[in-house]
Amino acid sequence: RPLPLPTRSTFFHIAHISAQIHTISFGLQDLMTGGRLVLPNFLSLDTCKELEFVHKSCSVVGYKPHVLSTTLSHLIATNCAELIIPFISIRDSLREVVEDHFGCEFELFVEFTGLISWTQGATIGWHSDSNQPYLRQRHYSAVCYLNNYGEDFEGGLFHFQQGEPHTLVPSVGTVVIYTADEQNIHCVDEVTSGERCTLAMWFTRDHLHNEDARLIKQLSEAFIYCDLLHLLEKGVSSESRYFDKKLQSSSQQQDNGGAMRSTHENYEIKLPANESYSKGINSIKKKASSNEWYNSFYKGVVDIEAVRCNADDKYMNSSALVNTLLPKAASSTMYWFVHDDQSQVAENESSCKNSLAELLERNGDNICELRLACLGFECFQEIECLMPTSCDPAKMSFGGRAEVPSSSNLQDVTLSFNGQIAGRSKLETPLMLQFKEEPIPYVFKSCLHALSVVQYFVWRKSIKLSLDADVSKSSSMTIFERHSDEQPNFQLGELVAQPAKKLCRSSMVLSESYQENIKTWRKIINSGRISHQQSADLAFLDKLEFVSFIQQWEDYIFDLWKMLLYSLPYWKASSCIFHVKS
Ligand SMILES: O=C(O)CCC(=O)C(=O)O
Ligand SMILES: [Fe+2]
Repeated sequence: RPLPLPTRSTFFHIAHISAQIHTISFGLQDLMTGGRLVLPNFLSLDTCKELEFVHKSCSVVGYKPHVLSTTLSHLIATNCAELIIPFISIRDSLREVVEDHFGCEFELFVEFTGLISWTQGATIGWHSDSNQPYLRQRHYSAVCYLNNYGEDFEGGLFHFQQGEPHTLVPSVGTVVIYTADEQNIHCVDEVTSGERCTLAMWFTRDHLHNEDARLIKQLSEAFIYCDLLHLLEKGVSSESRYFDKKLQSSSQQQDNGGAMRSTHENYEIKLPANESYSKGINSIKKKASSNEWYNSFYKGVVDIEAVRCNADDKYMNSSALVNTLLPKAASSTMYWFVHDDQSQVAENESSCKNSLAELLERNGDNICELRLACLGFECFQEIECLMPTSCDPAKMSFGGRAEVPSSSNLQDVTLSFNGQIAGRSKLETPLMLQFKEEPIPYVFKSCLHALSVVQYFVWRKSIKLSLDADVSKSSSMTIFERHSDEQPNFQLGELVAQPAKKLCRSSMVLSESYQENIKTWRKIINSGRISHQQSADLAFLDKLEFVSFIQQWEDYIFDLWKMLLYSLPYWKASSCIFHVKS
């Protein structure tokens, strides 16, 4: 899975082109005023789409109203550590550009990496990026634009207070780099519709604010039970059909035959456990060729996961892959997306008990469900799962029961209860999706799982359209074969013809005037030409084709996960996160 990794000479080339382009746009002779650098097409369209996929799958409510964010630390904390992989080459490249551009003889550290999106109403006045005591360590800023002004959102132009360029029109792939001090006071106009997505990074000379050190620590803790060699030693074997396909592709890739050594130019690493590690890799190769490795690897992880997870979780033991790699929810309040003119009031009130639930009923819903709804997907969950036992039943009210859709036994119930407790439950409860009144015959572990698959589908579909690539359709058969065993209904990760139990529509806030509300939300979080095209794509959604993307999503996540586990020892050894060539 090659990520674009421009060389130094490419950067100069890009800088040269960018100077030309911006001479046209701004009537400038020199782009470099005030140490600013604008690089159009720094990121490829596909890279931007991939980051957008990560953000739209995992974002939580940000640090201020109308803003959503996805930090690397959040990804690790929510069992999505593998999703930091798409960032790694970009971080390397950007750090290098910033070091080159500002002639840093010292090495810079990444202070922060995050995806940030601004929705309708978001704005920021004149400021410099180190203007608070707790931001003093920020020396350089880089903002990469992941989507387009005028297509994906309106408003949101970037201005420097003085000097040139005065105004930047965000366009997909462009990065702007500037010093974080008062030389570069800037602002962003209010976003008036749609969702403006960026990758924001800050760099520091202060090693105490090195984000890598914190992230590596967090990763090490997250993977404390996941030691590769330890798992290999366990050598658990099981039936292999599940991993046959992965195995073929991976045994081809793994033939790097030799010493474990980083090819990153700044780091010549000799791992402390170099010898035993390369022995381990050799044994991986051997085992891979006898179809054992992935099974043992997986079994190991799953066994440990099972111990770590609540033993009476009835959904735990169905599909190894699905259970191990699925997102886990952060605190439920981080998903409540409130949006109207009263959001400030909402913020103040949300500290009071119960008022949060009331506010949500008026103004918001969980961002995962909103995103699904805006793409035409509705969530259905078992009603018992939506009723937290710890919650006082007197505080819950159920009403507004509507007709049962004739094509299935999904039931339409309007739910209204304490947002906080129920919210968490909702985010961790298995669900089925319905698209245009058609139930999709698959049980997702949670809203976050469903959202990630749907966003993956949206991402890959748009690639397919733009490149006209032939995405294999055969995997829908594979997935049927894979789950052909006799399994009880409503098992996580299973394809089900008909759910055994009645499921309820779980959109609690939007049910009253569902379609009207969705229209408004679409304008807020998803508008413009691309999403129009996306809705058109989704309108042609064939549910079997969609199901085939579930397998592709698993393969994608699994590949990233392998890369993460492969890279982590290098990162630990060097205290630095960088792209490890395998
Ligand atoms: O998104 C942008 O264009 C800049 C955002 C910004 O100024 C900031 O987050 O400090
Ligand atoms: Fe800023």
